[in-house]
Amino acid sequence: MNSMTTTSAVPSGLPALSDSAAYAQAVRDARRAAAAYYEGGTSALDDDAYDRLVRAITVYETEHPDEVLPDSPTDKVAGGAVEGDVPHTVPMLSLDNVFSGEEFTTWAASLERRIGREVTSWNVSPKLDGLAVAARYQEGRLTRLVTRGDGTAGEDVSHAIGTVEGLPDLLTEPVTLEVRGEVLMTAAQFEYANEVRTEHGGDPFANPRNAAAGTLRAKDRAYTVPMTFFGYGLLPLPGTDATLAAELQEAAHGALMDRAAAWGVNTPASTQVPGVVVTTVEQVVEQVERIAGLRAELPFGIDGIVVKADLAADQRAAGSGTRAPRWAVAFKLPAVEKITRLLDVEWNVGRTGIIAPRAVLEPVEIDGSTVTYATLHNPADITRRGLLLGDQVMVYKAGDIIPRIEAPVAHLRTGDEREIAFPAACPQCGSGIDTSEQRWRCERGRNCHLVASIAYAAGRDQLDIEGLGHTRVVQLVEAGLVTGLPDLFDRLTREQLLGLERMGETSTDNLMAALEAARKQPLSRVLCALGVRGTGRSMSRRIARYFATMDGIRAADAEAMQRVDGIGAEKARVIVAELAELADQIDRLAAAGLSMTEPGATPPAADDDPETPGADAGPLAGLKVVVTGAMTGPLEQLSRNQMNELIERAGGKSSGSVSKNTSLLVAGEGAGAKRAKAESLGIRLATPDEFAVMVADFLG
Ligand SMILES: NC(=O)c1ccc[n+]([C@@H]2O[C@H](COP(=O)([O-])OP(=O)(O)OC[C@H]3O[C@@H](n4cnc5c(N)ncnc54)[C@H](O)[C@@H]3O)[C@@H](O)[C@H]2O)c1
Ligand SMILES: [Zn+2]
Repeated sequence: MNSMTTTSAVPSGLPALSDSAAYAQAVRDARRAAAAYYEGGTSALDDDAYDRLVRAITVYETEHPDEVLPDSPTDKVAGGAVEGDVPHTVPMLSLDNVFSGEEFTTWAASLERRIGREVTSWNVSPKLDGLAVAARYQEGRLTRLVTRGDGTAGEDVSHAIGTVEGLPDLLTEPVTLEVRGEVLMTAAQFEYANEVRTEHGGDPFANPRNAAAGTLRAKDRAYTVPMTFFGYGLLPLPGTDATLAAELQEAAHGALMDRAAAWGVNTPASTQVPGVVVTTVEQVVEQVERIAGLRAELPFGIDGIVVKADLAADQRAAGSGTRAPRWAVAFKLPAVEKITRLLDVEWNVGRTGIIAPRAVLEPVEIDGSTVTYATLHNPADITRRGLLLGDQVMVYKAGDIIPRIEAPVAHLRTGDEREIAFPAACPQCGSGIDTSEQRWRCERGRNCHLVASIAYAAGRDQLDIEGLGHTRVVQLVEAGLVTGLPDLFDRLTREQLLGLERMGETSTDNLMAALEAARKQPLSRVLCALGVRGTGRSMSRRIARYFATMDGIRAADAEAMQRVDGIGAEKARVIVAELAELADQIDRLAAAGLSMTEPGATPPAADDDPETPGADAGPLAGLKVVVTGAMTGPLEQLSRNQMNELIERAGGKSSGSVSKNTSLLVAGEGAGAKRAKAESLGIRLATPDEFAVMVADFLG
């Protein structure tokens, strides 16, 4: 993540433009891309490729100043590719870029030289990845919405009033002024938009930015999809009263943002990455790194961090160029979206027999790592997106998330693309495929991938059967000794084990002892070992704690299942169906003496409501706890899963990520981003030792 401040965001591999013909072609390409980009179509270029092209154009123009074409994108807002007919009172400009701490320092020094004094107040805020709009308020009422356009005039998009969250129809005071800011789609809004759009027969949008641009400009759609607004500027309009106008022109940027929020306008202050004011260049760089570190977990896209001279006097002294102000700069982050080629689709059979497609890509570098595969959720997903082999596709990847294909860039097709073949039989075992659900599944279900499901059941976080690793499971399955999980407990004999290769007396006795120990594992782990689709470790724990007994779980219908935190209607249906499918196995496991109760949990009362689950007493009752860093002292030996089990035994809820709902962060050595985030949210922290004291009664 820190490499961000060195060079990773600098577009690499500049294509040098050899002559004026190549230069003219580059200008045409850039204009076409920018027109598509700003008008909500899909550009042929990803941002990296576009930025490289513009840099090459800039280099050529510096070397051949007499050849600069009038429609060159280099000195224009929006690359000169869009127009509008509603004039702006003050131009809406773009921003210059820096790519590293050093570049920023140089930029800051040149700003200070220009204004002849040191800048002592810097405003640092996220660079929201949407599109700029000006929202005009007359006496507190939103009357007009205008895009940035070419910077001098924009397009009227007032039809979108009422569909943009964070941009109220009515401010809390009857003021006349213009609010400027970014309209974007959050990840959830983007998903919803594409769902609705494909339902209405449209192509999916390539990405959230593209979706926001397309949606904002579209008139008379049969459906509305919400977007979100974040304000980053306030200025007077012709009707603004003199006192307010003077205030808007004199106030520091940070103070204006506070006013905007007080009037009811959404600003970054409502997010994990509020704008902050700092005094030195070093502090700016620190803030940039803090925001960059939170990027992958933000519910909306950012493509950089904007740094502004906070004081109005500094801004006035610096002035603006034709394309960008001189008092603000964008600190660009590495692109998280790249266009690359879809080479192949693989079909992998998972533990539960789900046959999932996976895209094989021409390797592409995104956000610091090489991406070769991307998820495709299911066959319907491929059909819906109209993907073809050989397509250029937009791939998204940030932080640790699994890369995904957003959409094909359909107009880059050459005609050589081919249909994606769907499997006719299970690629693992050759059985038929159940295609009745969106996610296809081998007809043999979890028995298709017996080795994987048994090895999973024996794993450390499930039944924790020492000595039953992958190789041994293969051996047992191949010898025909195990055809399902229960065989381990009610069929497999000491003699059979001794008859296997590389199984002496000692390893056999050890394995028998480990199987015996597994019988005492709590219900939550037995449930997890069954590999019920839609449940993993934490969901299994929640179900087991909620119902307390296997009988309770099996008696639950889909409605009862939904009372467990985190289970929606669809998941509940799948879990109930899975449990019915597993009935024989569960009966056999119970008969073989595996534990079918969850220690410390009490069954829910007959008319239990979801807010008051029966068992939640204990020192952590009502607390949401997150663990990060290395555990020490009495907790040293505990895996993360065991820590989560401990938290839940003590009445708390465990979670993997810090949010404003987190009650406590257990921060061990080496705690990084989660600790920083908890501190910035004012969340209570505990060291592993302090935490061990809190839950002492539940240890061991
Ligand atoms: N893929 C393509 O074909 C293509 C084409 C054209 C442009 N682009 C991309 O667009 C970018 C340049 O576009 P641009 O000039 O529209 O924008 P910019 O990236 O230069 O930044 C200026 C914009 O940042 C926005 N912004 C977000 N948060 C802000 C904040 N807190 N304060 C102030 N402004 C804020 C505003 O909308 C402002 O207009 C480049 O990254 C380029 O790669 C891509
Ligand atoms: Zn199969």
